Amino acid sequence: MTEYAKGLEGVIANESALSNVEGKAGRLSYLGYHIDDLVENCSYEEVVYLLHYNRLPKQDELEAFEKAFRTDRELPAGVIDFLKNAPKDANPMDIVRTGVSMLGLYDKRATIGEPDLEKDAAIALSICAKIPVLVAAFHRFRQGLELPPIREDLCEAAHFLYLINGGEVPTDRAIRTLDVALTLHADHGMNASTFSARVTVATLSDMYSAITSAVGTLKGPLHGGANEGVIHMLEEIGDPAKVDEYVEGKLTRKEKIMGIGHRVYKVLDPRAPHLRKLAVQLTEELGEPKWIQMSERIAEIMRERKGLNANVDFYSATVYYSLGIPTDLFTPIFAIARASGWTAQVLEQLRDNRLYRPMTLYVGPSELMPVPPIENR
Ligand SMILES: CC(=O)SCCNC(=O)CCNC(=O)[C@H](O)C(C)(C)COP(=O)(O)OP(=O)(O)OC[C@H]1O[C@@H](n2cnc3c(N)ncnc32)[C@H](O)[C@@H]1OP(=O)(O)O
Ligand SMILES: O=C([O-])CC(=O)C(=O)O
Repeated sequence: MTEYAKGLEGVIANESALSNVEGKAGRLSYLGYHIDDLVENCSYEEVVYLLHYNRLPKQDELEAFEKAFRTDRELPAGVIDFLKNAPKDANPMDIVRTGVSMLGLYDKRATIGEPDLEKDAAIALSICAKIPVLVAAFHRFRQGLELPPIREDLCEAAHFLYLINGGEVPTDRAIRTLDVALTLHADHGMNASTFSARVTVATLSDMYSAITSAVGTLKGPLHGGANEGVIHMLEEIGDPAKVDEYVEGKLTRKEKIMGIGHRVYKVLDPRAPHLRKLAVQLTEELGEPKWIQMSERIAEIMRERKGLNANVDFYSATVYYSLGIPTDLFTPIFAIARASGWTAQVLEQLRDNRLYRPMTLYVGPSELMPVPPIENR
């Protein structure tokens, strides 16, 4: 039988200068800057600039970029109406998916056909600026509450927390925590959702269509949806003493443990230690160390029994939980961050485009058959 790469494992589909995912070394860098260094020295906004413009901004460039980012937050009235009238029990990722698609309806710059990269860069920033507001507005409206006034004096992390918390400006600690999480989730090579975005835009469709594809792809529990699965798992276990039995049961039934394993990293995901450190500090402060105790034991068993390590979703879940963020907003927060990478990858795709069209290994009937009349089937 002809060999093929199931799940496209190991297949190189394109070239990218944006993020370097070094699976064996357990190292991640954006445009040649190690994530440890970026987390230490840059804001999320600097990272978005880096991804969109392929270099770090100078001070005046950063200021102009932040201003443009912050003045692009308002949603069109039609999108606000949709968010107010959407089912209150809708999955927030479905709201993001439909909301991004609707934003495209109201943006006359978004056209199909030959790309205009300057226009596309402006659309990219607009998408990054509006997704957090989409998420927060839906969260407020579903509780029958108003969205606080949009502000331009808060960074992305602060503004999102301010919106979901009804206008309360978050602590510096909370802002810094979310800012780090956004940086760590910004881009990650040819992951499934980024691939979706590039496949869509490679047909010369528009940026909104590409990001809508990406949101739908991120939602699944084998990808971005795993962070919500981690908290559901920890809630189900409930007690550090019950971890061993729970994990053994899962392994016996050949079920997956959420937040563990990665297609590319064969060692610890380099983002996990950052998020673990934040999770440890935050749960200690909350006086709820059991979350991290359960997580540590799960990670230990999975390393020993399966040789698998924690991925980015494993500790981010506890970080968001400790910030008081509702569980069903965890994957939307991933989308907020990854929108910067998706849009950067779309811009990169458009700079040197070629349609994606792989082959399939046909395994259906080898002989042609006549179509029988319907009464004889
Ligand atoms: C942001 C991100 O997208 S990071 C990933 C988020 N997803 C998750 O955390 C979900 C849980 N993890 C997984 O499902 C997988 O590890 C993936 C999807 C991330 C990677 O999957 P793949 O590279 O396709 O590996 P695949 O699913 O084929 O697993 C290979 C083997 O490891 C096992 N395995 C992989 N992950 C896990 C896990 N989390 N729990 C239990 N077993 C696992 C599989 O059962 C399989 O075992 P087998 O060879 O004995 O049948
Ligand atoms: O790279 C992947 O396969 C999954 C992903 O998006 C990430 O780990 O951030």
